[in-house]
Amino acid sequence: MEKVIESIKAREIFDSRGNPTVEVDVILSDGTRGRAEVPSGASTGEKEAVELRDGGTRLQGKGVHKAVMNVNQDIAQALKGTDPFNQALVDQMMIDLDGTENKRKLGANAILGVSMAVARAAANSLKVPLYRYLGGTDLELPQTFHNVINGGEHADNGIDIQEFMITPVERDSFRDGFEKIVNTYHVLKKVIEEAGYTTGLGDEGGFAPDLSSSEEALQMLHDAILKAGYTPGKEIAIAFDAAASYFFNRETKNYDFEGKTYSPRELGEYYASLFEKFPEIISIEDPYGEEDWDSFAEFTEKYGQQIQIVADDPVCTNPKLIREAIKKGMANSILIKLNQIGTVTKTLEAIRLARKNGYTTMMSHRSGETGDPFIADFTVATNSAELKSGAPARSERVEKYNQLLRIEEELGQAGTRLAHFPDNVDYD
Ligand SMILES: O=C(O)[C@@H](CO)OP(=O)(O)O
Ligand SMILES: [Mg+2]
Repeated sequence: MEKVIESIKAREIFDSRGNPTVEVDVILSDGTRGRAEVPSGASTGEKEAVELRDGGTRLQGKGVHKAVMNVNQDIAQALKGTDPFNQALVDQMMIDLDGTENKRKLGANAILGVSMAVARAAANSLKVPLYRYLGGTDLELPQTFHNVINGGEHADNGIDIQEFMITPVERDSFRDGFEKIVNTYHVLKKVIEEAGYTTGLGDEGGFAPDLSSSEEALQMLHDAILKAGYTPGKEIAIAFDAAASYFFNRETKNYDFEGKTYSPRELGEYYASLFEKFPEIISIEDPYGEEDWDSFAEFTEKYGQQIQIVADDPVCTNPKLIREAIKKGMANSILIKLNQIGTVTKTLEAIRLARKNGYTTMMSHRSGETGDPFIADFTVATNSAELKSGAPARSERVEKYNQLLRIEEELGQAGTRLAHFPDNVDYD
């Protein structure tokens, strides 16, 4: 008998910041259930699909009852009887039902919850792991980027750069790389304590010491890598997400950064001085504000050969914007967040588009997360090669890494090659 979507039920649950978010259960006609939980960002791009919150705003803390109702009524009704294995059709039906450019009617949180839960129900029904269902063959474990010092909008401290990450460069296996990260994280705690700072955590599980500058944060990472017994750049490298929209001055078009004002060019020179001082920096995300595409492109032209430059806020996982960014020669890597665009299918399209044009892709969690490890499977399924999911602490972050450990066990040796800058991907 043909399996179809039998019923869909959403409810309001809470995320890692204690804010309401959407959870969806999809039940198929064979009785199989698929459940998904939707994450939520703080440093959201202006062009992200709309996260529907009661009262019509994106304000944190506001309920998602309306989004839940949209799932339980309109979406559930429309999708009843639909083939759960036709993800593209399911997603397109919801896009049509919503009818707006940015999913503001039904809510991207409502639509994404259903989209992910349908994929999971389909995988469960076939009794295959989600990463197998969504992916192909020749799967590999990603290189992971771990935000271990939090600043910007994710912490109440004096650092304007949002995320300072460490990433394994050389590893025998995913587990080996992750263990190196965990060791470094514990040593970093001591380094911060010894310098006389507190070791409270920011939103993504990284430490949030009240340092005086971003450079001090980088120095601490450098010291921690060494003290943990690794060579910076060889075994553990550094990456950061400047999330520069946070310190972009929309009136002057300059950047008000840690007590000084920088023109776009001066900011580029500042970043370059960091690359010189810390050659183990291999990736920088959102060096400029989301409206400042020219500076982004100029920066890519200058430094794109030597470093990975990731675009997040300017493109919001939106294939249309990614296409424009590629035309403009902006960045050489795209950050991928399911809830920025709102369906599994559109996210796959964004990944394909980026990769076809020689851009790397980095899958990403949100600062407001849930225990759902969907992105771990999704990263492997799409051979996305890179994943950032926060510190190796706080279970809503670690759940993703633990899932990768399980996947590695299943894939065995085949999946352990370091997948950074993949050369074996044959998309489209
Ligand atoms: O800017 C980012 O890349 C993300 C995730 O780290 O933060 P947020 O979810 O707050 O947008
Ligand atoms: Mg970002």
